[in-house]
Amino acid sequence: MKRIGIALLGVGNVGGGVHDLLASNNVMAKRARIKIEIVAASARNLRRARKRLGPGVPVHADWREAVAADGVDAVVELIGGLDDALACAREVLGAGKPLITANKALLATHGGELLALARERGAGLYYEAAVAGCVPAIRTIRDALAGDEIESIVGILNGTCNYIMTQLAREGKGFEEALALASELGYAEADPSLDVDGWDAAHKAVILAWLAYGLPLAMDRIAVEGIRGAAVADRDCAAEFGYVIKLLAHVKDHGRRGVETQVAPALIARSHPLAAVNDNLNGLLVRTRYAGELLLVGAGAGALPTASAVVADIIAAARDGAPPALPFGGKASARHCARINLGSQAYLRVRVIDAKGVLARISQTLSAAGLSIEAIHQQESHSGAEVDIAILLHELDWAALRRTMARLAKMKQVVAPPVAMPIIIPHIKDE
Ligand SMILES: NC(=O)C1=CN([C@@H]2O[C@H](COP(=O)(O)OP(=O)(O)OC[C@H]3O[C@@H](n4cnc5c(N)ncnc54)[C@H](O)[C@@H]3O)[C@@H](O)[C@H]2O)C=CC1
Ligand SMILES: N[C@@H](CC=O)C(=O)O
Repeated sequence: MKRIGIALLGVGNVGGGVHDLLASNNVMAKRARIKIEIVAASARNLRRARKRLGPGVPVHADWREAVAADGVDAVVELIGGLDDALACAREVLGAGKPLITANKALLATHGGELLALARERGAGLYYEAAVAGCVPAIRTIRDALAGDEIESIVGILNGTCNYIMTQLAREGKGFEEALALASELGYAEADPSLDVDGWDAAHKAVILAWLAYGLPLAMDRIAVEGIRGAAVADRDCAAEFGYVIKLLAHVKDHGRRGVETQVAPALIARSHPLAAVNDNLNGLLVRTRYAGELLLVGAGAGALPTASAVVADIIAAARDGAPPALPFGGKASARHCARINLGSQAYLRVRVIDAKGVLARISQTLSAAGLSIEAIHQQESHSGAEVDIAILLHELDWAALRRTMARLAKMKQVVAPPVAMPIIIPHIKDE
């Protein structure tokens, strides 16, 4: 049986999960005829880590000591963040050793440099757990679809946001309460604003764009919006039209115009399988030229699901000897493009004081801007009360919609800034 000794850096949610998974009867590793041993670890809270790992594993306060310990064949970085994680990745890959990481912030920010270093030193860089937890998103895009062309990827890529939105919709919980629960369950980042402001999903989206199109990892080229503004009113109005709202990452090839990558709350038809991806699950809908559509779903956050992907990477590192690479070096023409039209249709909600003629005025303003209405829903109310008017718009120009929203906001009956969201997966209409 082959043996691989690892240094486990970080004994938090995922690091602790990796230990627990290895300590359990790890059938797959046995089947692969690989014995995985944690020979050293590093943690901030030494007492807690020693208790978790037991007396057999030396735990160091300084990650460098764990990396340099005898018998370390590969390093598993689960400390998160950028500073120490980057220094550690440089040191490990620079020494030609395999690095296994779940750190999407690190890859999205410094992945290009690290991959180049890994190639130069012949070291393996493994990062399956960095996108969508246990879902094999990386292997699918990089390996399984290497012979195809990816047209677009639509993904629910953040377990914390998906959990919060599910709690809000299904259990009627408040935002802060749901976020606290997500942290307790080990889903949220150490800094949960990365989750709720959309940055974690954005890190994952740029990694997918990197794999699918060979694009440079450039966080500043993508539009990012989180779920703090997700209002109960939108959930209810969207439901009236048969839609659900999810935080979606969207990577779309626009041919010569480039690749559009963005993260924003958006509507998807309730009849679509992605609409049923709730709680801490993640889901990716990958559209390809030859294979058609693939749907990948599984736990996107949580200690053991993520540990499952990390351990698979450790097994790959023990087996490979050769580093996994990107499917190709990148198209010479591959480039990011500016926001085009996230979703061809849009949802618009305008909160107004109910009065005769308001609806007609809103319709006229939209139509004067060339925005055509597919459906309108207005809550029951009485004159003088505040009420939401929700509108589905046909294929549109987003710049025109934004200008129109500014115009609507100035109407005296409009009591709050109008809200718009793209419709990423519309209903399939009968011909
Ligand atoms: N929690 C999840 O469901 C998932 C997390 N990830 C990623 O996995 C990584 C770890 O995440 P979690 O385990 O949730 O975080 P965590 O905060 O629970 O654990 C990180 C641990 O590393 C320790 N640490 C921080 N800096 C250190 C240093 N310099 N030396 C030694 N120990 C240090 C912290 O004290 C903490 O115990 C992050 O990059 C995260 O983005 C990826 C997929 C899912
Ligand atoms: N905080 C992340 C953890 C997994 O990547 C999430 O909620 O998705």
